[in-house]
Amino acid sequence: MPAGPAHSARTRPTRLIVSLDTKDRAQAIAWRDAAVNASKRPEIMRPPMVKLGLEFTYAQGLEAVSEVAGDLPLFLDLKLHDIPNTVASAIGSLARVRPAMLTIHASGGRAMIAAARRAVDDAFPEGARPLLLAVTVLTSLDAEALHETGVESSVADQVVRLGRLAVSAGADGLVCSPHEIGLLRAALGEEPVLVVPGIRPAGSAAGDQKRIMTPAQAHAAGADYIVVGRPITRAPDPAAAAAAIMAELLA
Ligand SMILES: O=c1ccn([C@@H]2O[C@H](COP(=O)(O)O)[C@@H](O)[C@H]2O)c(=O)[nH]1
Repeated sequence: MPAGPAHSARTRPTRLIVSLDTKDRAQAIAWRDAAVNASKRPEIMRPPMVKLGLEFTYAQGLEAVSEVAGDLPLFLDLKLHDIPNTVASAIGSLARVRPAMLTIHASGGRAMIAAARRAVDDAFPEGARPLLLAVTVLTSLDAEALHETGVESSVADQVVRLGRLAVSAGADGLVCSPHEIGLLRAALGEEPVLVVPGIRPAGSAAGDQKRIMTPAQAHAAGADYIVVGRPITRAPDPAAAAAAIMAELLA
C-alpha cells in the first residue's frame, strides 16, 4: 500500500481516493463508475479508491456502503470519537464492511486510539486488517478556528503533536492537510501512511476547506493518498475531472 522507504517526497506514488459524499445510492454508484472509467484511460491504468463517510452511511446504512464500494478498496471515513470502549465496539460492528481504511479522531486521546487499534486487530482476520487512520486537525480549520477551540498552538504544531500521539498509540497513518506532510515526515519518518484531503485543482472553489493545495502540489509534497470530493462530484463531467486529477499524480 504505502510507498517503501526508498521513495523521496517527489517520487512517492500518490493514489486518488474519490469521496462519494451524497445521501443517494444511485448517485454514489454513478460517481464511482465515472472514477473507474477515468482510471481505465491508457495513460492512467491505476484504479481509484472510494471513500464513504457520515453523509452516505447515515442515509443508507452499511449494506449500501458495501454495495457502492463493490470490488474497489473502501475508505470508510466515519471519524470515530468517543470513549475507548464505545469506539472499540463500533469498530467491531464495522468489520462486515471490510474497509481498507477507517478513521478515528486523534484528539480522542491515547487510550481511545490504543483501544481502536486493539479492536482492529481483533475484529479483522489476518490479511484483511484495515489501516487505522487518525484525523489530526480537520482541513476546514485555520489558525483562528483552531484557537477558538482552546488550542493555543499553531495548526502545524497541533498536527505534529496529534500525529506523534496517534502513531505512538497504534495508528497506521494520519489524515492531515497537504501543508503538514513535510513536518509529519520529519517528525515521524516514512512509515505512517499520510492521507490528505483539502485538495483543490487550480481554479476550483475552496468551499469550506482552509488548508488546501492542488493534486500536483500534494503529490510533490509526498502524500500517499489524496482525497477529492466536490472537485470531481460537482464537476460538469466527473470522469474528466477525475482523469485530470489522476494525470496530475503521474508526474
Ligand atoms: O480533515 C479532513 C478530514 C476529512 N475530510 C473529508 O474529505 C472529503 C473532502 O471533500 P471535498 O469535497 O474534496 O472537500 C470530505 O468527505 C471530508 O469529510 C476533510 O475534508 N478534511
